[in-house]
Amino acid sequence: MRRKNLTPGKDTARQPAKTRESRLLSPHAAALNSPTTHAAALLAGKQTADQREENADLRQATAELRQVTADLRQATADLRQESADRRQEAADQSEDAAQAKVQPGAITEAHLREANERLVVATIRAHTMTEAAENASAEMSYMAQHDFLTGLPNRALLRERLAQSIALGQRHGKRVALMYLDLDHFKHINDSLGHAVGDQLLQSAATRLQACLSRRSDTVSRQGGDEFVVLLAEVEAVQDAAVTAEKLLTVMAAPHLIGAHRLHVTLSIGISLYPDDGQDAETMIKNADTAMYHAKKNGRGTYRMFTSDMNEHAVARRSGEESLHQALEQHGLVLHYQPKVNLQTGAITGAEALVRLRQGDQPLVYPSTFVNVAENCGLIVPLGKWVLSEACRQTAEWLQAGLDIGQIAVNVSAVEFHGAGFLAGVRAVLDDTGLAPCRLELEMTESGLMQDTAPTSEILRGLKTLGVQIAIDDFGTGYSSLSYLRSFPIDTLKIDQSFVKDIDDGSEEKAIVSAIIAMGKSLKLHVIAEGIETPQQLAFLQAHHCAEGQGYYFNRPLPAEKFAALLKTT
Ligand SMILES: Nc1nc2c(ncn2[C@@H]2O[C@@H]3COP(=O)(O)O[C@H]4[C@@H](O)[C@H](n5cnc6c(=O)[nH]c(N)nc65)O[C@@H]4COP(=O)(O)O[C@H]3[C@H]2O)c(=O)[nH]1
Repeated sequence: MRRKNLTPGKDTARQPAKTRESRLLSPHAAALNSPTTHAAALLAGKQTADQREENADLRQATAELRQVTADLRQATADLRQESADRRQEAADQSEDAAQAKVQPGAITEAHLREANERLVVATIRAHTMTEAAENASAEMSYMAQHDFLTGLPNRALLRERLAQSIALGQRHGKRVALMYLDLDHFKHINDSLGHAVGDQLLQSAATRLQACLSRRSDTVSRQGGDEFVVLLAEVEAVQDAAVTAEKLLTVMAAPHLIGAHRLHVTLSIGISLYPDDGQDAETMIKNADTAMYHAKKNGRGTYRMFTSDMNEHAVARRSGEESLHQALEQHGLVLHYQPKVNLQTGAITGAEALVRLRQGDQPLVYPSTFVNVAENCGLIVPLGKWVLSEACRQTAEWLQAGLDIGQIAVNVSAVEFHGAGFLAGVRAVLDDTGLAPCRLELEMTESGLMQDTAPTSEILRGLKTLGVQIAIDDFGTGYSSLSYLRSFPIDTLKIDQSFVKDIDDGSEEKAIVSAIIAMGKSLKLHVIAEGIETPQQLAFLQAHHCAEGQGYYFNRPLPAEKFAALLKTT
């Protein structure tokens, strides 16, 4: 299952006793209002100052109690001894018996009275302390079952309630529905507007979800990050779950007013049903998560009911994630380099670095099968870092060895580009490898750049200030408006290979390709054609003065050593 990383609050502050009590009286409501920090500290097992003080008081009271008990024991022993002495004295000296009886009796009574008073005080204190300890422990156990940020039941409590609902469903022959919810593009909001806004958005989302559910038996829980799970404990028909999902989608879509921000956020929902899609809590959660993944893939802002064929995809996806993890940890990634060629002279002007995954003796795995997976599970960030630093390192090495590779182009996924610290990461790689920034070109797709135009523009300007070149990959396939070409500092347009492929037999494609070349020229942009495979395609591009190209006609992507050998021969 995907996990996302959000930062909880900071350290706790000491709170007045009244606040603590009110939280204990109404833990649920209080948790919604209470500082997340206190809860976080409690959950982390830290003792707050209050608890430490209460525990110290409790220890003090216990010590006093022990002392009083010891005193009482001593007094009783003294009493026994004295009465034995008295009996002895009475037997031995009957004339002194009266005096012997009065003296010890008077001392014992005072002693006992004092001890008794101390015992009462200590008992009252111990009782008070025990109550406080019990309250603290109730609070701790509440915290252990609820989410500190939203006050909703957490993963553990949800699991417990789901298991109960399944048991009841089994007994009464009823359906149970489980909905896995994920806020679309939440990470982006969190990264761009900060964690405080992100936290408030999550609280707002939690409140809306809760308000949507009318039955007491229903549960809304927060799984962590931007993931929520809704449990509908009594569902008559499959359609009921769909109706609720639609209600949740509508309610969430209204703007969230967070400080000065008006935030629009949508949900992706996956639904699994008991007994149709799973007989136990674990399977139901897994299948709802899988269905949610499909909702995301199908455009987000929608819901999907689980179907059994989704499982095959899920297995492939999970094994893809595992392979990627392994590849990243065990040096299983490798770069191939495809030459870029000057179409008039045939000279190599640069190369595009393309990543592959190595799995033992098996054939290399191509990026079309794992880049998507990496984007969805967050591994694209470490993967992209590795690609960038390896490509820059290798290029610097070639240049030092006297091989003029020209420019190296590296693909950047939108997730990486919009992630925190991308610009700083590029700067650090250039510093570490010593590669001159003008040697590096970053390729982004149109749709990736258009995801959020204001931050995009800022990052692009930062890259330009560094001296890095920017290329639009797959140009012509992504975005309908061309106005961004004026506002973004772009250097190169790469004509998508689908247009180049059909040059041979499609007049429309010819028109598109020649139009892109002409537009690039008038905007003073560099134009490269991708996927050149035939002499006819090359001839058309040359006739229309396309400056550069790459494709199987010249070379397939090559391992580093083969690419170096090619450079040496040209
Ligand atoms: N049919 C045909 N194909 C040709 C020809 N010439 C080159 N190609 C292939 O076309 C793709 C060009 O890369 P792309 O458009 O950036 O498309 C890339 C790029 O979007 C992505 N990718 C590759 N490496 C990386 C990477 O390191 N990071 C990221 N984020 N994406 C990458 O995966 C896509 C596919 O990469 P590859 O499988 O290596 O596929 C490469 C290349 O091998 C040709 O003449 N005919």
